[in-house]
Amino acid sequence: MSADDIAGLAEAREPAFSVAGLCKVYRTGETEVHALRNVDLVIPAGEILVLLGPSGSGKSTFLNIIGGLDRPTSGSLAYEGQELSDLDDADLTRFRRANVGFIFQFYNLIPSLTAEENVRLVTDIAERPMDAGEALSLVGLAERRDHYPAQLSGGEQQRVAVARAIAKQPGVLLCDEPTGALDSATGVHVLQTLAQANRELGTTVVIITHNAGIAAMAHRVFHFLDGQVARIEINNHPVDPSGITW
Ligand SMILES: Nc1ncnc2c1ncn2[C@@H]1O[C@H](COP(=O)(O)OP(=O)(O)OP(=O)(O)O)[C@@H](O)[C@H]1O
Repeated sequence: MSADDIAGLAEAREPAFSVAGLCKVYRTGETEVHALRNVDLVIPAGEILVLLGPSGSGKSTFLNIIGGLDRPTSGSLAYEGQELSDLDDADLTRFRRANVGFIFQFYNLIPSLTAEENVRLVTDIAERPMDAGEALSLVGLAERRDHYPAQLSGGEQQRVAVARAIAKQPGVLLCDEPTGALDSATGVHVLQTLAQANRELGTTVVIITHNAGIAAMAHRVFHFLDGQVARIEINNHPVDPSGITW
């Protein structure tokens, strides 16, 4: 298949998210911060997207809004054609629970629960979860299921967090600096679990990072600047994370 064919296929994918005129203004007393200024973009389902940009350019604000953790000040935002800005808080929570897995820089595991129990926290309330053990196998941690977070390395803890996020089989995984606290070799292992979820489960994966090298694994790269998407790159040949270093 030629690069043009692959690019054509990518264009033909259904949108996971469609965003138009998205603005976010934070107001603190007299001060206003325009964190997002009229962002228009489409996130195609089934792709890996990387968001790059300087500190304060609006990446986390954007991720939190598409994940239903925060609301835009104005503009429209749809997930699989359903407008999210119309939803009340209870429906937004339902949207998030059913469709979104989050992974943050610091793994947010419960210290008093084992790896498997941490994953079960999600599978016990999800609509169509995979087995917690299966999720841990997918991230290569089946043998460590009975270990507590303190008995695991940083990279292993982050892989438990990935297992927890994918166990409910969400349509999208939203990852804010998932390798920010990890060295390169350990981070690559975490990125491989994200690429695997994309490949084997068809999950749309959005990754915020300060490591420009990670963009090589993405189908599309959004460059944020001053609350806007300044540039979009389409990558017809995403690499396996094993080929990335930083
Ligand atoms: N809760 C908040 N209240 C006020 N201002 C905020 C709030 N959250 C973010 N901001 C401001 O909005 C702007 C965008 O922040 P955001 O965290 O989205 O940027 P970012 O690109 O993710 O940055 P970083 O790479 O440092 O995480 C910044 O100027 C930030 O200070």
